[in-house]
Amino acid sequence: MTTFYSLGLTKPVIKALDQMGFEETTPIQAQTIPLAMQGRDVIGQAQTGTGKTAAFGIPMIERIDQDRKDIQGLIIAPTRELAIQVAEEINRLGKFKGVRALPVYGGQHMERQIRALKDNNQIVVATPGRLLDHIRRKTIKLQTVHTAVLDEADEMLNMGFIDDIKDILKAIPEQRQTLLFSATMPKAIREIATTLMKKPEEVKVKAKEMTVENIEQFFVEVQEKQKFDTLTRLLDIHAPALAIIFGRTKKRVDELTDGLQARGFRAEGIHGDLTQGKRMSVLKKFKQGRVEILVATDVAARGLDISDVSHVYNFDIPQDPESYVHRIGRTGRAGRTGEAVSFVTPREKAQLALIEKLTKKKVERLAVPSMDEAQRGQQQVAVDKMLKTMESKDLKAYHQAANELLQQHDSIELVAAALKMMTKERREVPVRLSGVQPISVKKAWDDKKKKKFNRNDKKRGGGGGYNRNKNSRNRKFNQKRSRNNQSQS
Ligand SMILES: Nc1ncnc2c1ncn2[C@@H]1O[C@H](COP(=O)(O)OP(=O)(O)OP(=O)(O)O)[C@@H](O)[C@H]1O
Ligand SMILES: [Mg+2]
Repeated sequence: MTTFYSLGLTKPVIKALDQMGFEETTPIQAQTIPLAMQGRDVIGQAQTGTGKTAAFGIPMIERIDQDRKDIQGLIIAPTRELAIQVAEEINRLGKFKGVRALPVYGGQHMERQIRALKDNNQIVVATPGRLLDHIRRKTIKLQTVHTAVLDEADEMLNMGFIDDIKDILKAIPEQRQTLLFSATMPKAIREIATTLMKKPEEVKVKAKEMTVENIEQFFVEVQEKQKFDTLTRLLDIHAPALAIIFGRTKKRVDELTDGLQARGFRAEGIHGDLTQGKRMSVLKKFKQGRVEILVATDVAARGLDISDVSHVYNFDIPQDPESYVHRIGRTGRAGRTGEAVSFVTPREKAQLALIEKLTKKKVERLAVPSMDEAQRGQQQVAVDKMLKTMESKDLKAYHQAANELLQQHDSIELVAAALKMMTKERREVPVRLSGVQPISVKKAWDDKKKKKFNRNDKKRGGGGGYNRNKNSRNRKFNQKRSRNNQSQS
C-alpha cells in the first residue's frame, strides 16, 4: 500500500488529502502521480470510481506556481456536469496551496464567464465547445498553460470532438505536458491520442476484469413490452437508495421518467435537451436524495461521481461494450458495493456476449420477478422501517395506546394493519413506451465502421479552424449521434 506521503507531495496537498479522508493511494494514483510529477506525458487507464481525477489533479496542482495568477493547467471534459465535478475536486485538493480551478462550459452566461476568467484561476476545467468559443473570441489566454488533461478522452473523441481537441491543443504551447485518462481506451482512440502527446507512458492498472469487483452484475431476459413492468417490480424488490436508469435516447429517457412518476417513483430525467439550470437542479436533488431515481442517457452520466448510487439499470442494453463499463461504474465507487441489472431482449443476447467478452466477466441471469414478489419487496421495506423505528426511537409515548389495542384486538391483525399502512401498494398503472429497435451485434459493428469512416472523412476535409461556427459544429455532432441512435448530453 502506498501512502500519499511517500510520493513526496508537499504539505498543503497532504493536508487537503487528509481533510478529504484519503488515507492511501489507489493503484492508478500510485502509478501515475510520480510519472506526472516528473513532467512525463501519461495515458492512464483504470476502472471506474478508482480515483483518476486525483491521479491527474494532484500532480497538476503540485506543478502549479500559486504566486502566478495566469492559467497554468487546462482540463477538458466531455460534459458540463463533469467539468463542474472535476473543478470541485481540484478545488478541494488545491485548497491549502491556494490553487483555484474554474469550470467553463456551454449554457453559462458568456459575459459572466469572461469576468470569472480574469479572476485568478490557475486551472480551467472546460468542455470542448465553449472553450473553443473563448479561444476564438480571444477571451481566454492559454499561452501560459504547461499541463493539459483530457478526461474521458475516448468519449470526447467518439463524440467527434477530435478536431476541436486538436484546435484547442494548438492554442497551448507545444512543450506542454499532456495527460489522458479514461476507464476504457479502445485501440483506435489510443492511436489518435498518441499523436497528440510526446512519448506517453501508458499506465494500465492490471485487473482481472475491466469492471470493479464490488459491482454485482445481472441481466434479465425480457420482451420489449415486458420491460417497464419488470423494471418497476425490480425497483420495488431492490428498494435502491439511489438508482440510475439508462435509456438509449432522449425520448426514451423522457418516457421512462414520465412512466416512473406515474407509478409513484420519485424519478427525474437528465439529457442534453434540458436547460443547464434544469440539469443542475435535477442532479442536486438526486445527490440530496430528494430524487431517488435518475434516468439518463450515456453521455449525461459519464464520469459522474455520486457516492450513494446503489443500483444501475440498463433499461436498454448499450450499443458499445465500453458504454456498459461506464454506465455500471456509476455504482460501486471508491470501494463501495453496488448492483447492476441489464435488460436484454432475446435478439440482444449476442450484444450481452460482446460485453462479457470485453469485461472478461460473466453476467448472472436474474429471473423476471412477479407482481407478488414485487409486493413482498415493498412489504419488506415496511418491515425494515418498523424494525429500525423500534431500535432507534423512544416509543414510550405510544405504549398506552398499544396496550389498549392489544387488549381489544388480535396482535397479528394489528401488526398486519400497521404494515399495510406503511407499504406502498403499487398499482401497475398502464405505461406504454414508444417502440425501439433492438440492438443487433451487426448494427453495432456497422456503426463502428461508419464512425471510423466519418473520422477519416473528416481528417481528409482538414477539419475546421477556430472560426467554424458553433451551429455547424452542433449540427454535425447531432447527425452523428442520431445515426448511432444515441443521445448527446
Ligand atoms: N485515494 C483515495 N482514497 C479514498 N477515496 C478516494 C481516493 N481517490 C479518490 N477517491 C474518491 O473516489 C471517488 C471516485 O473517484 P473519481 O471520480 O476520480 O473516479 P474515476 O476513476 O475518475 O471514475 P470514472 O471512470 O467513473 O470517471 C471520488 O469520490 C473520490 O473523491
Ligand atoms: Mg473520472
